[in-house]
Amino acid sequence: MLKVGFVGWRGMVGSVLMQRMLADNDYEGLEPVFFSTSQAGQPGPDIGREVPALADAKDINALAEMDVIVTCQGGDYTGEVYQPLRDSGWNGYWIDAASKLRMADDATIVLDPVNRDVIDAELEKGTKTFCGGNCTVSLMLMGLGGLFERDLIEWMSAMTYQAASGSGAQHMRELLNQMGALHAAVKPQLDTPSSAILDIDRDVTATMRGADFPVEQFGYPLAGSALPWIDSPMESGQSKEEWKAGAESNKILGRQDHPIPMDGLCVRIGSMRCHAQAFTIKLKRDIPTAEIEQMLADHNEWVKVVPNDKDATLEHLTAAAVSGTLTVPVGRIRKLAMGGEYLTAYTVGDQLLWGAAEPLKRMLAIIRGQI
Ligand SMILES: NC(=O)C1=CN([C@@H]2O[C@H](COP(=O)(O)OP(=O)(O)OC[C@H]3O[C@@H](n4cnc5c(N)ncnc54)[C@H](OP(=O)(O)O)[C@@H]3O)[C@@H](O)[C@H]2O)C=CC1
Ligand SMILES: N[C@@H](CC(=O)OP(=O)(O)O)C(=O)O
Repeated sequence: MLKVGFVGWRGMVGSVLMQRMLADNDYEGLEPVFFSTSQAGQPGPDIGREVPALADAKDINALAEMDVIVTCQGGDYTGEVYQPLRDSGWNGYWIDAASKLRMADDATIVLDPVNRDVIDAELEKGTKTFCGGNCTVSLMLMGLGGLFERDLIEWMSAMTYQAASGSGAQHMRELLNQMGALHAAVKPQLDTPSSAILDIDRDVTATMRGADFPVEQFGYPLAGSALPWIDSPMESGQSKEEWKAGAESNKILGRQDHPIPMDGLCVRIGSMRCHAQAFTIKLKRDIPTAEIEQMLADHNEWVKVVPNDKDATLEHLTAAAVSGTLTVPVGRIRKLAMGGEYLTAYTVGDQLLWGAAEPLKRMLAIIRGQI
């Protein structure tokens, strides 16, 4: 039976992976071993059957007994353990949520509804290292896969609206604490219908700027605001999150030798776990909008085209509508005033599902020959 080691399963991304695997009965037919960097020896998680006590996630010998390792522990862990494990002679499959190895020559970025051909070719070649892509990149490709598949995009720009979850669990808590602090600051005025909105606004702004406002995680107020920088700065002036759009997307699509220019601005907003993106797309030719909608809708079973009307958009194309689901709606599809080759569209998706856990879950299933 295939021995599969899970590292990082206690974390936010790992917990979503566990939930999805349980929901689809994925533990059936494999021998799971759960690892921890901090709780070795303690009981393993409840997956409906007996599992051994937690193994030490830094123990190279224990890791080397696995046929497959799935890790959601983060880039630091990958940096510490991956190379010594390979150097020990281990030749198993490494499936990783972190960005650390994504751009390495011997690693493939997985998003099988978009690049199953690339994954299959790499498996055939003997590639053993597979990484999930950046969440905005994966969600963008899931939404626009129908256009990429037909090589219809000359260049593209994405302006993102990214959720707090992309920064981690503590950031989600802080966002809610910030929201609570703002509400608490003006609750008496809100309870008094005759109070003046500009007085409320002044007090909200003062609270946001106050020394007591909880900003330990983000460093700045997010509730009632937006933060137009995600991840570290690059020489180019891009943030690293912005750089990933072009670098990772072209690698996923297997076209690093003839890349599609993709760039934009990445912004953190007060959403919990759904990233949204607005696209400006330069098409290679003028294609009727209805045909574009059909291509997008036909690409994969999770993308859903939302008609460009107000009610459908506000009902289906929001974080409130898709959070916790695998659906990737894409809408606001229309030609821009610049001409028939200029298209705009908007998508939103759960960044912990297709943005993180789902591609890893499916890569394990591909290795097992299940999909
Ligand atoms: N957040 C995101 O949106 C995305 C994250 N990723 C990647 O996944 C990695 C992990 O991210 P994320 O899941 O957010 O990280 P978390 O901080 O939620 O979890 C990481 C690890 O922290 C340890 N931990 C310590 N205290 C606790 C606790 N109270 N509850 C749960 N775990 C605890 C666990 O390891 P142990 O059992 O060893 O102590 C856990 O596996 C990231 O570093 C990134 O590389 C990838 C895509 C998206
Ligand atoms: N950087 C993403 C989340 C993430 O973990 O990205 P990556 O897997 O590329 O490091 C965000 O903040 O929304």
